[in-house]
Amino acid sequence: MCKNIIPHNYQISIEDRRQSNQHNSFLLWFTGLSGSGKSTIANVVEQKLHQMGVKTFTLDGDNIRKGINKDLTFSPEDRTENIRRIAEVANLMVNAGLVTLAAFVSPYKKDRASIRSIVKDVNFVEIYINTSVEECERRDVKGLYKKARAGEIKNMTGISAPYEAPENPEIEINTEEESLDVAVQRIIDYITPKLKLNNE
Ligand SMILES: Nc1ncnc2c1ncn2[C@@H]1O[C@H](COP(=O)(O)OS(=O)(=O)O)[C@@H](OP(=O)(O)O)[C@H]1O
Ligand SMILES: Nc1ncnc2c1ncn2[C@@H]1O[C@H](COP(=O)(O)OP(=O)(O)O)[C@@H](O)[C@H]1O
Repeated sequence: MCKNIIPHNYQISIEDRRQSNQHNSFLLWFTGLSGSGKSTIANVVEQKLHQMGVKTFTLDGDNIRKGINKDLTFSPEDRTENIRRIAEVANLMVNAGLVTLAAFVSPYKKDRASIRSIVKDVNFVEIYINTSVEECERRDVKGLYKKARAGEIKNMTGISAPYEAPENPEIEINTEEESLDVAVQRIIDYITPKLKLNNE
């Protein structure tokens, strides 16, 4: 399909963009069950980075599943396609020099491995928000677990669809043991050295 597509060589490189921003660019990928705390934590991390003068952008369900991916369902195939498209968009953002945050359930190991290869290992920080399904169900932020138990949602992750936990994430947060502030600080501490340009 891509046979006759020959990429154009642009003169401004990712390194040029990083230099003008005065920081590195990479992807912070938050994965975990619905209600685990992905959006809450990503939001505060982004605010902190913004205050530090870092150029950021967050991809989440609101700007993706209601927009570019509004044709996709929660079937296994569509979840894979959802994550593939998001990874490609995130890669463009990293190439544009942004610290990109993405908060998606992303339940399949193979899909998360593909993101890592699309954006490259060095640019990928997998953050596993490890909150038990019991706690997510207790929170039931959006009432989805109740609907799943009532059979109104067929393939709810953690209830009637699988979640394959990461084995070696760069960062793992357990929100039942760690406060929001502590979790955010741990992420900021991990990424601060990564923000430094290679020539500094
Ligand atoms: N069946 C089912 N399973 C899981 N989640 C569901 C489902 N149906 C709707 N929702 C809501 O959609 C959000 C998950 O979308 P994602 O794009 O992150 O999912 S996935 O990565 O493609 O699996 C998820 O958002 P978060 O709660 O922010 O995680 C849910 O609110
Ligand atoms: N330590 C914590 N970190 C993050 N969220 C927490 C924590 N403790 C409780 N919560 C609550 O859990 C819920 C997580 O919801 P949300 O961030 O929307 O999850 P997700 O984006 O994974 O679906 C919020 O209501 C949040 O206030």
